[in-house]
Amino acid sequence: MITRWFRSTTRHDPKLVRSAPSNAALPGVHAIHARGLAKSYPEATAVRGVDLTVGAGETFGFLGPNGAGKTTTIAMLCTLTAPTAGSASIAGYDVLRHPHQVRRNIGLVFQEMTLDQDLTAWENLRFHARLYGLTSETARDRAATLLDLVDLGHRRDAFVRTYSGGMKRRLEIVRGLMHRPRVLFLDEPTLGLDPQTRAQVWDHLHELRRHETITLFLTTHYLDEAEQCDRIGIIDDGRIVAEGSPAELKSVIGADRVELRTGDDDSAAGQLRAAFGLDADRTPAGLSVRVGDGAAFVPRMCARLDVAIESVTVVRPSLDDVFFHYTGRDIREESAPDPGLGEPAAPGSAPTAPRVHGGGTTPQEATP
Ligand SMILES: Nc1ncnc2c1ncn2[C@@H]1O[C@H](COP(=O)(O)OP(=O)(O)OP(=O)(O)O)[C@@H](O)[C@H]1O
Repeated sequence: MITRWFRSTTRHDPKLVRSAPSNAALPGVHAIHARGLAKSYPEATAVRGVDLTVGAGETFGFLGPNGAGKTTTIAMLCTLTAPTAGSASIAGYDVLRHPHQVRRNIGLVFQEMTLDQDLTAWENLRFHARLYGLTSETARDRAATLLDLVDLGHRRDAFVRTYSGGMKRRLEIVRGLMHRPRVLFLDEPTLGLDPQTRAQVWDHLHELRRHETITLFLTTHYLDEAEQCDRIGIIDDGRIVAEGSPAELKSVIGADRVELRTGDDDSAAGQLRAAFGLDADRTPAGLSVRVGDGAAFVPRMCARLDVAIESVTVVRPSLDDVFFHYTGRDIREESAPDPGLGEPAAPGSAPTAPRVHGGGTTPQEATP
């Protein structure tokens, strides 16, 4: 949680009250650049040397379980806490040597709600605009454009306390963009929202990206959210263990999983070994085998197996498989349930599609 830091660090900083930056990309300058970034506390090491380069206009996701070091990394990049080792720059400005320029170039959406609920949306935005030295006219125009983009234009003069959780999130994103930052940091932007509202927030983020030249850096432990990013860094125990586009990361797993339930799983497992050289894993639902192309394998398998096949499912590699591959753990088991944000998930609804791990971290060689 970085809310308190922000309040004490930026709200009364007179150097922030300057003209807002143009958010045109600086040629040859990375939006975010970090080398060996680390943060240690006397009682714990939160971040253990992060190397990171994010290009202008990219959406970069930091995926990791609770306590992995995501918030601490954002806090260092946003000048809210000083690194104990390494360096980082935003839009070419070093976070330690040029903190004021860094703050003028970033927007920040916190995990916690930081809107004033007893003000209207417009009053919240006007307050933020004043902090960043926007003229009244610029603030009014900017607020109108952004509120329309996230479908809140009609609620501009309503008190924030009357907003739903999803509307508050959208308003916080608008507020983070008011001063035209080059980089918008979002710490778990949809935490606690139900799946439908999360999808809406993402639709609006994509819409905003179409209109704004902006780099998005977000932390998440939702796999479907990470899928929406151009690139992902998987962080575990303070280290980036893998980095790439979702497709690149999943290609490391390299194999589909075919899950089947039969009338006689022992016999089916023996036949899979004899006919295809495949060792099937036992799962609560039946059997699971790794094959290169699951869709092509299924008809061949059905033709060869001499048992009643009750169900077959082909599961493509997921980012959860990738996380498991690199850490040996399941991100879902690592991440604690989220606190609600006003729109709790419907009873029984899962945040993302369910998955079952195979027997190990290394895909089996298949010779179908
Ligand atoms: N001020 C602090 N003092 C001591 N330890 C801290 C402090 N801030 C964070 N930590 C520890 O550093 C580790 C990383 O915390 P951090 O909040 O960055 O993780 P996170 O990935 O953002 O987790 P979450 O998703 O729960 O917010 C945790 O073990 C946390 O307890």
